[in-house]
Amino acid sequence: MADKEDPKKGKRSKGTSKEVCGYPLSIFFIVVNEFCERFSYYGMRAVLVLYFKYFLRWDDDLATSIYHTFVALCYLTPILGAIVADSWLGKFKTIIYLSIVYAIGQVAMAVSAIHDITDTDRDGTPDNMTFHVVLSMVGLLLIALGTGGIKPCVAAFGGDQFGDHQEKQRRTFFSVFYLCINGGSLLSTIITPILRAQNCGIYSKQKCYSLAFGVPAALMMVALVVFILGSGMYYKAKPQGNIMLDVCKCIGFAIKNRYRHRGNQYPKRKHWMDWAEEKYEKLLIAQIKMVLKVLFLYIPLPMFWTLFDQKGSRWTLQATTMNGDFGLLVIQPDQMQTVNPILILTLVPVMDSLIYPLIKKCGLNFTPLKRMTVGMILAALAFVCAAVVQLQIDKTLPVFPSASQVQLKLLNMGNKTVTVQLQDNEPAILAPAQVSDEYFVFDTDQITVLATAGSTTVHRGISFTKGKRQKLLLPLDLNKEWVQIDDLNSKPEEGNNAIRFVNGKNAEVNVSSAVANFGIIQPFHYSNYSLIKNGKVTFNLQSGSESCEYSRDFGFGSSFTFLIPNNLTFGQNCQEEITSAEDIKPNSVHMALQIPQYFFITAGEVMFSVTGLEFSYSQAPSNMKAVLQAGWLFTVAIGNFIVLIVAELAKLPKQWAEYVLFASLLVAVCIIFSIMAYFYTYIDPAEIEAQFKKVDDDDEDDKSKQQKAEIEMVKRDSVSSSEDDEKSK
Ligand SMILES: CC(C)C[C@H](NC(=O)[C@@H](N)Cc1ccccc1)C(=O)O
Repeated sequence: MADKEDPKKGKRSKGTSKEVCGYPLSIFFIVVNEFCERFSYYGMRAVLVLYFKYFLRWDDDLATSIYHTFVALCYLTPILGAIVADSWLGKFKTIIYLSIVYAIGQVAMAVSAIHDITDTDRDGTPDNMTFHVVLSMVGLLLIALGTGGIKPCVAAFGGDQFGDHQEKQRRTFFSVFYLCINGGSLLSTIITPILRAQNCGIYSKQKCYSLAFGVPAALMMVALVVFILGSGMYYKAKPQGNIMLDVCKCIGFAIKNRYRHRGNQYPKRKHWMDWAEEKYEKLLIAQIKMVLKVLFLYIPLPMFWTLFDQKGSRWTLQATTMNGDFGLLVIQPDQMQTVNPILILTLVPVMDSLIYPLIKKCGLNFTPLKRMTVGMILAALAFVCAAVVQLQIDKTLPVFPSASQVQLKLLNMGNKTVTVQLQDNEPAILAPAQVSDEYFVFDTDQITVLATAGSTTVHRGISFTKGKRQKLLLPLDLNKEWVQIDDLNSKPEEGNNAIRFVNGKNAEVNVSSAVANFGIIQPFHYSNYSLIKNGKVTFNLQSGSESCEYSRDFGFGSSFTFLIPNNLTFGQNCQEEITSAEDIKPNSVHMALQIPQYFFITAGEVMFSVTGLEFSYSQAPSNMKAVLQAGWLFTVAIGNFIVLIVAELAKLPKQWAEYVLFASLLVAVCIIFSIMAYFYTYIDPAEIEAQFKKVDDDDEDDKSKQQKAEIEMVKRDSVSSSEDDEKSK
């Protein structure tokens, strides 16, 4: 049976009787639970911004803000979880109850993403968006409470399973624990974007966000079941009382007492916490001093997380404007986040077994605080890389018309060359079935057009819509109707290509393909846009009994108008005869260019986060390790709030400028941190605690000696008095 002594006494030689290779068997359940839970959390998080943008139809800024508010909440709730576990339910029950809350939240997210629920007119879009927004917000709140609440409990619960003689195994457990976090998140960030990209639905097929949230919900249930399965094997320490409350009370008393004794007549004390000596034990005061020293050092840290957590928001949105074709496989924008756990799984062992020992061999003292400083610099560098990539992307993005402008392209549907003069511009010459290469830009919506084809000249004043890109279709006979059509005013979403056909023939043409159907297009008319994924597509054109094929390779995020010319001869294929107008160029900046920024941010994470966790643990007094873990996670929460504040306040028109701003802020904070770190002296909490315990023991010894002496005296007195009595008798 497990050796279940009270942990307050600190004398537990073993966590459980069943051991495998020196490790308690119960650890297996905890590690698998963490793997599944992180799969659930990161899987859901990976598609969250895209769900906000494409399902709930929020703009980039709102999507980013709600994303970071959610992440911040996830790191605020650990304090709540730690209080509940320590003072009331204990870690085991807290993990069980909050995991149930967590799983309900994940199910709510999955249900909120089923578009069919409110799609009464069955057109593929939800009709009651409020239902989806409210349900997903409730889901996110439950998830934040669940994931954050159990976070400080699971790791500490794992640590509790080890006895005092298993120090080495406990350390290995924490490394395996971090690798499990990244193993679970790696798998989920690969899988959920694939699930999201599928089409599903009852009435209409739409992107399958419900499945992308449903699988994480299932994994959370698996995590809960696995955790319960290990129940009989765990060492379950009883709640130790709320140490956070004791700390707050002690600090409060010290402040009050200091204020009461503010006059000159009262001698100064070495530290303001010493003003609590009248009421609290010296050991507790010393422990609080250690914690406060570390918490003070934490002040600049949130800025690191501000940059770190933008991987899931801004960087994912950046990837949507890039080319994800890696030859053998095509990467979805949200799948780029997998680079982080892949690099973690390789960098942690490389750093631990190669880089750090090498630095040590060179005689350099690479202290934890120095590592964290370097981690910050690396994160800033990552954002400089992101800014450079953004500049490249911006160069390739189309310039859409401002609210007061009109952009116009000409398309000649006829079989004669047409000369067109728009306003005072140079005349444009369009061969038969030709489209003008670039858009003409006008600051007016009333445009005079003078068109000549052969002996026919037509002069018209045409009214266009401001703020839009449009096309003017010039017919075979210029005296007939000139068709105006709207082009796309933004890049097609999610890396799709927007395709449409214009029929310049005198007869109806039916255009179809395996991936999209354009239907029958009337003579001198046009089809609607269809969204097509990247890759090769073959279109089938049919007019009466004649047909031909036209194939085309598409990249990401382009828009094309294909013109079926008036004189098209339907042969086996009409490859050479179809005219294409590239209205929006495909994304040309490759997603691989994001790898350097991922490399720097992950190297930064290893130096900053892994070291920081270790530092927080090693510098915390024995009974406040959980307090400092919650404090550490609190810096992540603040970091996410800073993203909201800076992005809101700065409101920079250019994304690259925002990246540079964040990089500069981190460098500034890093300088402050390195100064603070310079003055920090490392401590060994156990040694300090031992000193206080020794003083107490000595005091105890003195007390017991005195008591013994008093007893002796009493004994002697009673002996002498009885002797006297005897004598008197
Ligand atoms: C650093 C976190 C506060 C702690 C840790 N996160 C990680 O280890 C990340 N590298 C995981 C990850 C995976 C995929 C995309 C982004 C981040 C944790 O979650 O406990």
